[in-house]
Amino acid sequence: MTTKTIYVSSRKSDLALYQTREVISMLKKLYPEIQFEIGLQDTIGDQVLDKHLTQLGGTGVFTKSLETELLAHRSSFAVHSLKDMPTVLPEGLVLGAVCERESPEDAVIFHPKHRNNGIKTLEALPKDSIIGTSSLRRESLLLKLYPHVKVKTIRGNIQTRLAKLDDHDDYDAIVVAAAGFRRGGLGDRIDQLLDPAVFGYGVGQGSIGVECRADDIEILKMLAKIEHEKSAQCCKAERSLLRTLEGGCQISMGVNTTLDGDELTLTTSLLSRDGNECYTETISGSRFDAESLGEQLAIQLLKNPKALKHLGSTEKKRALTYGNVEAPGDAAAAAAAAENAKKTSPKRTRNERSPSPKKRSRATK
Ligand SMILES: NCc1[nH]cc(CCC(=O)O)c1CC(=O)O
Repeated sequence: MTTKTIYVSSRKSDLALYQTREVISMLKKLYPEIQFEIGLQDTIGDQVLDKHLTQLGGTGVFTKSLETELLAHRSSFAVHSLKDMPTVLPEGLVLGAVCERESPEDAVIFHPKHRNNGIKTLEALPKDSIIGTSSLRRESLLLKLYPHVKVKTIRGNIQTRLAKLDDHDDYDAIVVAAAGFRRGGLGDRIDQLLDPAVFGYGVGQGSIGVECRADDIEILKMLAKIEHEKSAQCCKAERSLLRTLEGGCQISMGVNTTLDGDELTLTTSLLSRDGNECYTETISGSRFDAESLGEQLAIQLLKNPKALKHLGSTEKKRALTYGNVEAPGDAAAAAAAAENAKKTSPKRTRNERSPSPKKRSRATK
């Protein structure tokens, strides 16, 4: 009897491999007769480390080369950090499963000199301390909540970032995803967890996403069995919010999704890069309507000139579809214009709801 082998695509980092092995071990329990073979891929996000993530083109920098394998039928599924997956996937590919979410919040790791000095919180760091991060969201939130610190770009996988912190005097602390550190076997280095009610996390952060071909019924059936329903619903709401905004890693947005029984509450904050301005909006409803909740929240934001101010040019163009005006800084004038537009009931030249037909693919860093 020949054993069936399923080929799986993964990035090479310790975290990526850990996540890929997690997915495989869940499947092995259900399908002990199947062999799984991992094929490792480098991505642009792994190769180019001297640029800020926003300069890498932004879309699918950690996923594209794995998707090429899927589309060429060289592998059957690819395992990603859900946070790295664009909200619109390439034609022919789908999100086959979202696995159980572990600690979606961000974590702080202090330089050993501070840790040895008993520093346990960002508040306690001396003025002008330098915090390493490569996400716009973390940058804005740090500057808003901890105005005494400075932010400096740091890139690389978690081991690289930790080495950059420990071995030099360039950073006083780094802010990272708690899940990434824990899964990468570095959980004991976490010094502080940031409360997601204040420090919103990235869309999909802490969940593993498994991508496969849309027509691969056999794989889709297998993956459905390892999906974690509640985690998937929370992430669905967040991804639908980001998709409707057409936002990517170029906007500074944090989310916090909670469940109380079947009631899902999604909160999002949009910030200016310097953290001086922050706009927060919340929506609640049934977790079974997750997709629509995310979309409704996005529409609320797109209709609101105060929120719109913090969105990028693509999102602003999108806002026009919702009767909002382009608001280059002057919220009051924009609000007045929007009010006026409502009264005069503008003729719509574009379809109100459906996204523009151009191919969209936005990364969700
Ligand atoms: N873009 C990098 C990235 N993608 C996923 C994770 C961590 C794991 C996760 O968020 O699920 C990280 C590192 C980080 O944000 O610190």
